[in-house]
Amino acid sequence: MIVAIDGPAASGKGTLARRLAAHFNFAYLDTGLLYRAVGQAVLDAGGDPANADDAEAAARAMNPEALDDDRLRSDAAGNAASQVAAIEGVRDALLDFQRVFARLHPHERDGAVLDGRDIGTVVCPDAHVKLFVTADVEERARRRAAEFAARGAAVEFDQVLTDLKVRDARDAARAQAPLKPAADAHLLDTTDLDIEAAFEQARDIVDAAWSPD
Ligand SMILES: Nc1ncnc2c1ncn2[C@@H]1O[C@H](COP(=O)(O)OP(=O)(O)O)[C@@H](O)[C@H]1O
Ligand SMILES: Nc1ccn([C@@H]2O[C@H](COP(=O)(O)OP(=O)(O)O)[C@@H](O)[C@H]2O)c(=O)n1
Repeated sequence: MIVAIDGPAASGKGTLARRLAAHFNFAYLDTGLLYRAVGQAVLDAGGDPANADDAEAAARAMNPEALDDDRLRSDAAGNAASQVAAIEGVRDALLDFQRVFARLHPHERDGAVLDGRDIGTVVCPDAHVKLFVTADVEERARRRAAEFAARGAAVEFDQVLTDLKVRDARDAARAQAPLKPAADAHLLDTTDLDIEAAFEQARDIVDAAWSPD
């Protein structure tokens, strides 16, 4: 059983994915962390995330241990991620890792849930369930600003809002695996849903398609 969850920044993908993974005994992969790790590696090397050679070299060298870096949740890493994510060679270098995870999840799990931008369209087009999670951009900025504040990071709402709009536009406009709902995705607008209400709707969608491997 593979569940794909896509959507723009701070829509609630990861929160839903982790709750669904716990409820259905799925393995979970936050694919955004892969792109954040590549972007951060380029920055650490003094490179340019928009430079294909710098980004592809970092993607090929990416290893799972790099995903534990606390810096990856920063806005800077998110911005660098969305720049390297527009480069075809980066996406190609990360594709196998995501597909192997989806298909070869640990045998004691009943499936896998992956969240990102192109899981239902490119990485796992045959996923059993596809969710496209969104919310009004102001609500998403409020959530992301609250998230940063809870971590003690000083942020201005207006800056968070601007950063989200820039990243959303870049993710949706790029030629490679643009952010868009798969034709067979269930659309879940969480603007007016709290975490529990959003989870219940997502859980019911997965329940209706449940087929343990
Ligand atoms: N339905 C919701 N209502 C309010 N806050 C939410 C909701 N879903 C997630 N959040 C909060 O918003 C922030 C971003 O959620 P997250 O799941 O990380 O989004 P994404 O993975 O889409 O970037 C987190 O602090 C999370 O707790
Ligand atoms: N499957 C994915 C996941 C992330 N990404 C890129 O990586 C960036 C960071 O992804 P993320 O999921 O960590 O971002 P948030 O939604 O958590 O803010 C996104 O803005 C995309 O540009 C992607 O292109 N494809």
